[in-house]
Amino acid sequence: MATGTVTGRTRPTKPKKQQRTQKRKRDDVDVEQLEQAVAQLDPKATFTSFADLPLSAPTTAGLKAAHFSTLTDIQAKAVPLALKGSDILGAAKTGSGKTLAFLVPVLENLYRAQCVGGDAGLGAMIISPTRELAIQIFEVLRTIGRKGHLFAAGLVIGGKGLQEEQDALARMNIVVCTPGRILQHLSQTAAFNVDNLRMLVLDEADRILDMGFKRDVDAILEYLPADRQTLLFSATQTKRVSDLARLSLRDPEYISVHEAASSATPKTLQQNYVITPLPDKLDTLWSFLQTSKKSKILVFLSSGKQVRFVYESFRHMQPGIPLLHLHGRQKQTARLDITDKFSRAKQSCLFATDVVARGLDFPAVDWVVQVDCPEDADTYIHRVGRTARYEREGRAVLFLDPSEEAGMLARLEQKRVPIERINVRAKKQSSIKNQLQSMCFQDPQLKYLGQKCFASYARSLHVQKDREVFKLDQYDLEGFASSLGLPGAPRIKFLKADAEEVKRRKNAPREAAAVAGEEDEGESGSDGGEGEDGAEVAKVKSKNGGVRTKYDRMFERQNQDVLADHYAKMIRNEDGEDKVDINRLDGEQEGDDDLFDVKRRIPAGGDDSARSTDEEEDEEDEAAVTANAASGEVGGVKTIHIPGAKAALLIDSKRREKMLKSKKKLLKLKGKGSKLVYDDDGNPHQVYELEDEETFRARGEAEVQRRKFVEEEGERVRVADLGDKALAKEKKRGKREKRKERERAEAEADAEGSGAEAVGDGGEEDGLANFIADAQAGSDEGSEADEEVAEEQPQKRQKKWFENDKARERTSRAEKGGVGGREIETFDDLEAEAARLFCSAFVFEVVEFWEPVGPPPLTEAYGPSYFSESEQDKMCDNMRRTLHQHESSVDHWRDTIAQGNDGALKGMLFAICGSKVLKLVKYEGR
Ligand SMILES: Nc1ncnc2c1ncn2[C@@H]1O[C@H](COP(=O)(O)OP(=O)(O)OP(=O)(O)O)[C@@H](O)[C@H]1O
Repeated sequence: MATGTVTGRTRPTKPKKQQRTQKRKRDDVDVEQLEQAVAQLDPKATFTSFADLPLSAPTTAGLKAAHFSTLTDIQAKAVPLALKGSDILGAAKTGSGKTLAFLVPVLENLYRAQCVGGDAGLGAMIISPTRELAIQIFEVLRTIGRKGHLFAAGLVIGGKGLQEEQDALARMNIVVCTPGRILQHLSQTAAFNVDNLRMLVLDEADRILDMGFKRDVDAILEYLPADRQTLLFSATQTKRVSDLARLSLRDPEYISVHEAASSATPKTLQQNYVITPLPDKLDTLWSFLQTSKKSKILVFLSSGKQVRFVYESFRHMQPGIPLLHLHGRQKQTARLDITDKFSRAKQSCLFATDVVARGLDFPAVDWVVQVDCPEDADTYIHRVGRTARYEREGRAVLFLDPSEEAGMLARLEQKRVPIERINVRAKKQSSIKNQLQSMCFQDPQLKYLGQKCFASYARSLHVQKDREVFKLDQYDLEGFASSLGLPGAPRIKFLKADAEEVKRRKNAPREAAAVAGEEDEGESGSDGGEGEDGAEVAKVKSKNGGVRTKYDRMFERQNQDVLADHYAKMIRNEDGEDKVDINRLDGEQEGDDDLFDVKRRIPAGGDDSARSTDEEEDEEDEAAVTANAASGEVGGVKTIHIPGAKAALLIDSKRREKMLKSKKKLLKLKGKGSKLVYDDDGNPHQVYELEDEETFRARGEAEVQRRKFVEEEGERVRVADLGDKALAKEKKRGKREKRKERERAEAEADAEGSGAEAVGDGGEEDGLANFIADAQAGSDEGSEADEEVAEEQPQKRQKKWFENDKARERTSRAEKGGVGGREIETFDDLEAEAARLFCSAFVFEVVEFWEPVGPPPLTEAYGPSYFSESEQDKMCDNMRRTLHQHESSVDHWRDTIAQGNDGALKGMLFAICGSKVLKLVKYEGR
């Protein structure tokens, strides 16, 4: 079988073509026999292995090569019926082999119909709700179809160029796809002909048929021929008559192999729950990870924002187990990379949304942890189904807030899910609240993630349908905010949205919101959709499902000067934007620092229709929970309608994206930072940490407090002063002793009559570092010489090795004319003086002066890392050596300096050192 994500069969070479023709002839014979065998097949008979079924040679070979021989229950029941052409609604526990239950009939039925090659057109369409699942199905198809089938099969899930897919689609016989993307092709790709479609398969059918995908699926069905075979599979199957009618099923066979089973979940799965109040959830999760470092763990959270926050914060704390995270707004390549990594990992923890809840077959997952309660029992079943697959063992644990316990347990019981309560061992439980608090304090980005995490969780609670499980007023949201490390619950409001609508939006394409720039946009996650499907559909459909016209685009463009909403919320309202009044969870009116302000520009004649669904959703994520303070209704629903607002936040063109990349524009978008107040120990604090006036007054009279403060501070200063003085005294004494020692040594040397080997102060071996320091001190005393010492011995000058009588004679001249009144008599003097000059503003002149000669640019020359330490030392040595070689011209230099001729000095130094002048300058600047 020729397969490819976007390409169909490659052009066969001649011998291959001949081989294929011969093969087709053989197949014709094979097909006839198979047709007879299938006609005689009793689908209700008992089958145990694939060998019992009338399958083609290529399929049999493919199954064998993949080591599939025994049929699973669902395969034994569904495959024979499907081979005979029945419509099927198949339901079986997670991990029970449903994929092969539809892939084998697809290959076989198309094979018998000889629906192969470009002329045959598309024979089968397999739709999956998520890209990851589509890829997985495609891989299984490839595995079992690779032994001799000639079908051209393709994967169409978006993320690739549309044109590439369009070209390949025209040649495909089997396509595995996601709803949004295939709909886009159905409406846009002229060469994509589905008139010959024989089989339609919906994997995770209940998900595909629910409201989230309703519009897409209905639209797809309109393109497909009514005369086709339809197979629906899921672990939690729909029986809704309305759905069946939508699909125009013909006398469907309902196969539910585990209907009579005592549980809806695999027997090998051990399921438990722990009661952990919302504010303790992350503590419990952390403690759990600490005790399960050697496991492969899949952790479900309710939204992408939850996932990001938990991932980022846990990563900082280094839990000792590799962490991964996956949610629907990540780029496709990242998603694939992560699924691949997690599949291959032996020990790892993947934080994920429901985007991986269904169908994914990660090998050997030890634990499924549901930190956030699933929206319903079906979602629970799919989530836990990621472990204990195909007769392997696995464990699942569900975290429940006390308020969720009764409701959720009742739901699970109805669905025959056996689950037992366990308690967390107190001694194993640790708290990370303080760590999170300090991390959020230090890292505003993490805090921002925390705020979004909070808002998105609150929103996910708000949109839950099942109020017996999710009782909004019973969650400790303030405690939850604090457990995330936030200083208080962010001020947010609910926009009215029913859960199904939210789901629908979830599956809306990401493109429309993508320019907003952040990958973490948008999912609430009680649904598995998360915009996982059909990235390109934005170009085809508008929000209301119709075709998006150029007028829609024009209209959207007119709002492009408005920021993505979460950026907009970080920017204060300065230019007359509308501002929504939002109430605080705790009833206080919001203040200026509220990150969750919703601000919008309202364009003249603005219209809701142009606003992207993702934006709406994000707005709800961030601006969700408005507790009606007046009525005391925590998390109560309040609708705030802002006319025209929906149109305002759309940014969805490349032009806009480019604009946002311009530095100038970005500057405008930058937040203004938050004001910090520093305490006495120099630690920064947020302004809101300051006490308010009432608390201040409660502590007593202001004047009394002031006096007390002054006294306390005075005392502190006095004590600190004593310490400082003692330290200074000690330092001075040390230096004095050093100086005396040096003098003694020199006196001895003089007495011995040598005088030739003494080196300058600081010692040659100390290199130029000392030299410069000496020069900066403006004295040829050692670098240690502090002011006091200098005062004691202001004119003291040591005799240098090249000092001679002639030089001594010049002293008076130098004293008169020397720069700064210092004598310049020796080479060292000169050297020191030159360096001193370099250390002053003069340095900059030199740099400017020589810049045309080709020195490094100023900024670079002054950059701290332009030269390495050793490079600098080497340069300084060179400089020193060069100066010494030119000792003969000391007189000239000294005179030059004495006359204050800076220009000449520059010239001289450059003549000696060339570009090293600049390097010296750089060295000085350090
Ligand atoms: N006949 C078989 N023999 C051996 N292994 C099988 C057989 N059929 C399926 N499997 C294996 O069982 C695992 C689960 O199969 P599959 O992913 O098809 O389950 P599923 O029922 O679709 O699960 P879910 O409901 O989670 O989507 C896979 O690893 C697959 O390779």
